[in-house]
Amino acid sequence: MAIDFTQYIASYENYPEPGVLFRDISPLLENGDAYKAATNEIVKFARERDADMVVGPEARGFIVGCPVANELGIGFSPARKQDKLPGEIVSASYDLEYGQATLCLRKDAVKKGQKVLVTDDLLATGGTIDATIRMVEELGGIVIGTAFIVELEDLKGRDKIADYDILSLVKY
Ligand SMILES: O=P(O)(O)OC[C@H]1O[C@H](OP(=O)(O)OP(=O)(O)O)[C@H](O)[C@@H]1O
Ligand SMILES: Nc1ncnc2[nH]cnc12
Repeated sequence: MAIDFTQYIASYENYPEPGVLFRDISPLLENGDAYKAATNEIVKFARERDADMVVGPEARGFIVGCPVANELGIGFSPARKQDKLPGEIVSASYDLEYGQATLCLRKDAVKKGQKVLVTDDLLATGGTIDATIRMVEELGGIVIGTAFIVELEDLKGRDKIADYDILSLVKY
């Protein structure tokens, strides 16, 4: 029977600042069956699109992307926040629901023509995923889809990445 992932998402009003309703995936991660089921859904989505690489933004994009890449037997490259990655990098800046940030990706992370799945825990305004996609494409990767556990529909992140296939397991 399909799992209702909603029961594993915790909600906190006014966190981390007034006016934000924070959706926390921690309870899902803490439940082995739910985490595995969520991973399986994303693995299926990636398999159908023949992904051969996964990229996810720091920090929660790692939690979603790593088990998927591992299950598929393909690589995962972390898109890290500023000043965390040594060597040659590409970078992209973006606005958040709360704040502004820059992500970086190793120049060698993605090869030209590689089919990349981009993962994160949550799609809000879409700034984070859009910045990650821009870096993958700058390196010549082909983004075959994006996958999230949670999507906050009011924030319209989906519109920002309308050219890409999107999987989200829970919508608010
Ligand atoms: O769609 P957006 O408006 O860009 O928001 C979604 C992003 O915000 C959160 O990350 P955050 O920057 O808080 O970093 P963290 O994962 O390190 O907590 C979340 O994990 C997503 O990456
Ligand atoms: N409302 C929210 N809950 C959890 N993570 C977020 N990242 C951006 N907005 C968020």
